[in-house]
Amino acid sequence: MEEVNHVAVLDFGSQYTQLIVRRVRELGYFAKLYRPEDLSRLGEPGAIILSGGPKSTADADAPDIDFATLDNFGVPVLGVCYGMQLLNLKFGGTVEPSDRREYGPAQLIPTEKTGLFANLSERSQIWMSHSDTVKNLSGETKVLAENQHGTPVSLGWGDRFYGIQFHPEVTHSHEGTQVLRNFLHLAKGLTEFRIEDMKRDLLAEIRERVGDKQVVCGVSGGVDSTVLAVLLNEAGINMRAIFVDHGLMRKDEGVEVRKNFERMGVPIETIDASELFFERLEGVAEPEKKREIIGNLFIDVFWEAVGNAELLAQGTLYPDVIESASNEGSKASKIKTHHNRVDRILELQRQGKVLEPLAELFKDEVRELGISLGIQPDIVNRHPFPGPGLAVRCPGVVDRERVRIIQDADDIFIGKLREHGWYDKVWQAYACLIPVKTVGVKGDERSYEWAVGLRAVISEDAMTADWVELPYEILRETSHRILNDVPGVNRVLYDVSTKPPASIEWE
Ligand SMILES: Nc1ncnc2c1ncn2[C@@H]1O[C@H](COP(=O)(O)OP(=O)(O)OP(=O)(O)O)[C@@H](O)[C@H]1O
Ligand SMILES: O=c1[nH]c(=O)c2[nH+]cn([C@@H]3O[C@H](COP(=O)(O)O)[C@@H](O)[C@H]3O)c2[nH]1
Ligand SMILES: NC(=O)CC[C@H](N)C(=O)O
Ligand SMILES: [Mg+2]
Repeated sequence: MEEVNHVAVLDFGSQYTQLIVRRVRELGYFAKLYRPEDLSRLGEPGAIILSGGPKSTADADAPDIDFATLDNFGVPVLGVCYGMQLLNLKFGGTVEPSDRREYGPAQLIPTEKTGLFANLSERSQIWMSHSDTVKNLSGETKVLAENQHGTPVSLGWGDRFYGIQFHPEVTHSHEGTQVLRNFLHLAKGLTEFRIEDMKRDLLAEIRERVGDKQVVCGVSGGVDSTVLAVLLNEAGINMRAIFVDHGLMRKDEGVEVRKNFERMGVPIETIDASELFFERLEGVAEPEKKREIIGNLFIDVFWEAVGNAELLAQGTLYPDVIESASNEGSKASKIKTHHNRVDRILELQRQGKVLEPLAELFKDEVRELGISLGIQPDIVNRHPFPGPGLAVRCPGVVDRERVRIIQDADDIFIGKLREHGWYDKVWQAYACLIPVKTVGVKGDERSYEWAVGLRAVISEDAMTADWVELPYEILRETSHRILNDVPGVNRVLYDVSTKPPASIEWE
């Protein structure tokens, strides 16, 4: 489908490119990502944004752009970081590579508070992530803003080309969204973004990609795979939705998942594979190894159930992709291999056998899509739960007894959050096992038992997170119940770590 009056974002490889797309959508306009070499396939964009990227413009293999084609679109163009450096070269300026890096906060001081910088403060914080700088500027270049050292951080050429050295798309650039809004106002008649349109496009893409192939869809009862299964169901393709009970789910979760799918009228098959998972995980303590075993076993179980299906559908979202550094040629660092990114899946992906329609979206967008598909809010607003389940909430080796402790403690904690009206105020909460035994006294007798950790965080997109200042009352009641009702535990701790440097899960 040829796009018209959309915002075309050209991806030069930045960590944040997808965030630009997301911010544009948040501002109410339709945005789409393209590779710079696909410049001729942009359709009729209403505005173009050139993203940042890890390369230096001077590198032999630096990505380039055909300026004549770019100019011919006749629409406003915004270069971000690498994008601005590239534009400066195109307008006859120079870019100087440097070993000096500038990461983190700086001050934005607009020269004039009009155009790109309309409605901005005299000074505001912006976020930097670069080492090269624009050096010589050609005669037609206007400096639109400087930082606190008088270095240009925004340039303009004529009335259509703009550059900014900082990243407006990250929340640490405090007025970044306003800069993007201003830029988009320079464009005329941009196509509005509506979740309904996204739904329509996703359905069309799914039907075209799948045809009459057999699809096996992994469903966990979580937000992402539920939205995916409902979407695939609506697309009317040949699908079998399979829920694998690996024994690492929360208390009574299997029953709840089946009930939810019944409510939605989407048939699912449950496979109880817990024996197999516990057997293969026996004695394994290393987190990446655990994830690899679990991710690969999922595939074994799917394949065993349906024979060699032609396509595997997963509810992978963008943070899974970027944290696992799993995109081909990714320069991102690997934090952890999410279970849906183990080697076996990457291999299937290379063979064109993986269907991940949600892989460019963030959680809150998937939730909105879910609502527009008619999924009940209590399902769409469930806290995320990792595919490897309680295995990553039990540092070190995992066995049935440890899982039982986490299930019971988690059930109490989540129950208390619901009782006090806090479940929907936190983004994700859970109990984990801290595999350390400490001494206590129970009924006048010495106890030597495990500790349980409680974690509750708020986050927008799982990329960063803060711990929640829960009322003491909830912590007190939860701890009391766990210490009394969960055998094998004599200590409860509350996790007060932000991400970064901690991650949301313990492994
Ligand atoms: N127990 C499971 N059985 C079958 N497939 C699973 C299971 N757990 C995870 N998956 C697959 O892996 C994908 C990624 O898991 P992930 O936990 O990120 O998403 P989710 O469970 O759908 O949503 P949420 O993030 O809300 O938990 C799922 O969308 C699903 O396709
Ligand atoms: O499907 C998943 N497979 C995984 O292997 C995995 N690891 C973490 N998570 C979830 O991702 C979000 C970010 O988690 P971390 O801060 O722990 O990386 C949080 O919401 C985590 O629950 C996973 N989800
Ligand atoms: N974030 C970026 O786009 C960085 C651009 C270029 N790699 C630099 O270091 O300056
Ligand atoms: Mg999940």
